[in-house]
Amino acid sequence: MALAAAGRVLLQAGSRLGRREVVDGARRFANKRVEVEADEAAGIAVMKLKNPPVNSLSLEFLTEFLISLEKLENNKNFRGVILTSERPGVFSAGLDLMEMYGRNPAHYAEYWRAVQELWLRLYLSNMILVCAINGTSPAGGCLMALTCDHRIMADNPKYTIGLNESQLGIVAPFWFKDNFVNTVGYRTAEHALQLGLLFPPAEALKLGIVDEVVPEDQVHSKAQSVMAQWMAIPDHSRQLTKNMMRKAMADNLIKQREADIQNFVSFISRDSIQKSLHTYLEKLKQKKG
Ligand SMILES: CCCC/C=C/CC(=O)SCCNC(=O)CCNC(=O)[C@H](O)C(C)(C)COP(=O)(O)OP(=O)(O)OC[C@H]1O[C@@H](n2cnc3c(N)ncnc32)[C@H](O)[C@@H]1OP(=O)(O)O
Repeated sequence: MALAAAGRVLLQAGSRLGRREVVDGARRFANKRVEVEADEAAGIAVMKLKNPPVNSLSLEFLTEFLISLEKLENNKNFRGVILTSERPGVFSAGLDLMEMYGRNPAHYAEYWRAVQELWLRLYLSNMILVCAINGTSPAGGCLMALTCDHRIMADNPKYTIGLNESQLGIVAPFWFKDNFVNTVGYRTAEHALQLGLLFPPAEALKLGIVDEVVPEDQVHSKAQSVMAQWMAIPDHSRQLTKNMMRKAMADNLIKQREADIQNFVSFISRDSIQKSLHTYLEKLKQKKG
């Protein structure tokens, strides 16, 4: 219920967004920050994250992304989505630090609800989600990938993936941790989370963070062929199996959703945490100069 209600709010917020065109028989609809190439005949859509410069998950991005996803979910012809970045090099820089720094508690609460919604919608999606990770993917970017059914990463040692929150002086929430533990196992997760490790593709593959590593120019074609394999499985049995595997973990967040928002607001509002974020943002700036 809570999930549906929050989704409706987001849908209303974005009802004015979006433009459509038809290209090569595939429908393309785009808002500012998400581009969707939707091939209704094939039942597959490619969702490209397009929030320059680094695809950070800002509130506006989350709103637009959720609206696009809902459009696909509501059209029963779509069975699979390939998630990728419009900007090769960076899949997503994760949560938008500017949404968590120097704002007021009401903003933090609104932002966190949208982050929860993104995770719940992706994690519980009935569609097949294949992630084509064509760039670096820290923290929230990694979490987005972890919600997918299959992850393919470009073989470029410059790209990394993982949950690096502790390096920022913040803590990955329990549902980030649960999703990670269920993917890589307890010991690996404990080690990687405490140190805030980011892994290059070969190591990410060894640990099971991603399922395949392929040459950079083959990420998209590989995603298409993996999607074809998954689509050969009857939807009803695949969906029931997915739900059986995932429902308990999602329910755990749904049940504690309001408390999780309050925890986030009080944690992120602390002076010490704001200071850590400030230091990290300064480091990002210095790296450039
Ligand atoms: C209870 C609390 C739990 C909260 C959970 C949080 C989970 C998260 O997702 S926290 C976010 C973690 N993300 C990161 O640590 C990534 C930080 N960014 C980078 O490491 C790099 O930007 C990059 C490797 C992704 C890309 O490097 P590149 O050289 O291409 O670009 P930059 O010059 O570093 O950045 C360009 C521009 O973008 C700003 N920026 C980068 N990341 C973020 C971000 N996550 N949120 C907001 N803004 C970001 C960066 O500061 C630059 O801005 P300016 O051009 O204005 O200097």
